[in-house]
Amino acid sequence: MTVLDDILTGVREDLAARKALTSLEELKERAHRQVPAKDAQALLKPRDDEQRGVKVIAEVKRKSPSKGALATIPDPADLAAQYEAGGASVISVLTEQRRFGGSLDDLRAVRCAVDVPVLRKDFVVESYQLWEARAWGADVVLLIVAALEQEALVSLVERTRSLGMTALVEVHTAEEVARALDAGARVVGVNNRDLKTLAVDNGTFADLAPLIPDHVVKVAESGVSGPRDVVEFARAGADAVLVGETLVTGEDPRRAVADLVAAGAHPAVQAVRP
Ligand SMILES: O=C(O)c1ccccc1NCC(=O)[C@H](O)[C@H](O)COP(=O)(O)O
Repeated sequence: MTVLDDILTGVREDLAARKALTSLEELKERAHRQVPAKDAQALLKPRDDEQRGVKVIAEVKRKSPSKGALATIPDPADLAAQYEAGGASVISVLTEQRRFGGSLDDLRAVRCAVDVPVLRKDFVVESYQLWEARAWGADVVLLIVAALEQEALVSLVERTRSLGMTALVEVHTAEEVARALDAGARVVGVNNRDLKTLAVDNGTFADLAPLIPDHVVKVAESGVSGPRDVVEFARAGADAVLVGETLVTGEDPRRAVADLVAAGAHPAVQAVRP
């Protein structure tokens, strides 16, 4: 059994417990009471050249299967506000509880604290979780190709869109890129971390980015340890980077985000971006 399989087993059990507590009808009512989702796709790939710098998606991440405990984060809203003040374009909130220590309450707290779009980062296997995401205020949801059959992926991309949210469709191989594009993904995240082995190889983004058409937003996920990595991913064609561990383990999250944003916006970096 791979790490991803193990995570998905726990996710399905927890999902069954939540479904027993809250009906889909109730969730739908809550989702319809939310203000409309913000357009993250336009923010991550603006048409205006002056705003072309690589965008930063900053993650609220307490622990992980690869590293164990990272940070206690007693106040995720405060952390998210610091990320936003540093220039983050989107805040990612891990809501999976068992392996990442997150929750939907974290998502709601962050949603209330920032103006930028908020990503529900979880292991989505059913549309119920998309309704949950919208009901708790998410603007973006992660869909991991490796966790889904193609039919389910297509239907979840469509449902995400019909709820006004953006799907960040995550891939790790050339075959998964083809599946993501086939499912109509407009924002594709290349995870440099292999979710089956947890090995991180930053060359993965550079290998797969040429397979993703220009009109699709390209996000480099995992493996950013500082501004140099942002420059490398920018050169390989990234529109955005998704960063967790480096930000939650550093001393000054606002400053750390600002440094990454500055690296991605530097004129020398812009000049060599594809
Ligand atoms: O982070 C893990 O160990 C992990 C293990 C299994 C599935 C997913 C995992 N992480 C989710 C992510 O994709 C990262 O949180 C995200 O890309 C940020 O990565 P990093 O900057 O390396 O914390």
